[in-house]
Amino acid sequence: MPTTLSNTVALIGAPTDVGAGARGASMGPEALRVAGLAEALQAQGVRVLDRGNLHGPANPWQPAQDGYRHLDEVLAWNRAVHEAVHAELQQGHLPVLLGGDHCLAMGSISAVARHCRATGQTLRVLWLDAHADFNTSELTPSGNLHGMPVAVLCGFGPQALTHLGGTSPALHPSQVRQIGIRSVDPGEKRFVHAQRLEVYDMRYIDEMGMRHAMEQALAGLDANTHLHVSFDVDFLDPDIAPGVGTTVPGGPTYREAQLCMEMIADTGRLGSLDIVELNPALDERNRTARLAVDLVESLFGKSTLMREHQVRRRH
Ligand SMILES: NC(=[NH2+])NCCC[C@H](N)C(=O)O
Ligand SMILES: [Mn+2]
Ligand SMILES: [Mn+2]
Repeated sequence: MPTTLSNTVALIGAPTDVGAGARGASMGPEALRVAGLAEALQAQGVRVLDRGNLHGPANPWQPAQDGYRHLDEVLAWNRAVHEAVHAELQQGHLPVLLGGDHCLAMGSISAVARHCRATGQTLRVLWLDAHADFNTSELTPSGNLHGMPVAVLCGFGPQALTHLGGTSPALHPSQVRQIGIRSVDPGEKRFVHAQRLEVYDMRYIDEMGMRHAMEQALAGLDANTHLHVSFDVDFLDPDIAPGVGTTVPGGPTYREAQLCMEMIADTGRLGSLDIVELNPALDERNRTARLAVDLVESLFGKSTLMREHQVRRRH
């Protein structure tokens, strides 16, 4: 039983931190390569094409203007990401975006949405994160665009960004499931509620367990579903994953994160992935990058026993 929609993965590096509040996520792609991402995927029987890194403007490190920091630079990087991700999907490959900060999900997910519209597939997005990333220029406390990608993808934001993949919004809020959330700004909280985002926050995971949360988040997938996973490394508890710019205590443990990845693999519907917000400048001897690689192996089907055996056991 295949674990993913394509057996060929294309690694696309986007070395920038233009959307973040701390410098250093620009070093994420290289840290993931050094931690053995390609080799780990190959060990799962995947063909890996490393496309190298995209190019874009430097981080000007300026204060926010009209509620956004670095809007022009964020737009330039996301245009590059959009085209690169879309080109891989058209070739039947599974794009893995190596961030970079989480603003880059605007480019990658808009490309996936455009591809799904053209092929008639249903898109479901799993947003693994400590944050909802659902701010707008009116709601944001920071102006950092990595706190806004979900809102932009749902059509709330500057037109240049909301129209990256065409004139209609990339996503309807009902296509998104957020997991691991534990930090939402006050105005953002009201907006999450108003748009009825489906959020499995840490309290839900504490009370119901990761297994139940994932069963809910993955409910309704079928043979026509393209599953996109947007993995913000700050999803993980900072005790095990210190190498991120915006740590929030109280995240999923190693075991909970593994189960989350394994249950996604079991669906067999993974079609694209972002690995974002890894910040090597804040890491300890690349341990967070190695943990991310370890989890991505599970996402691509690594398991202790034969997967068929485990799937049967769960039912
Ligand atoms: N992708 C992230 N790490 N996002 C953090 C966002 C933090 C905060 N909510 C903000 O908007 O500034
Ligand atoms: Mn986050
Ligand atoms: Mn995020």
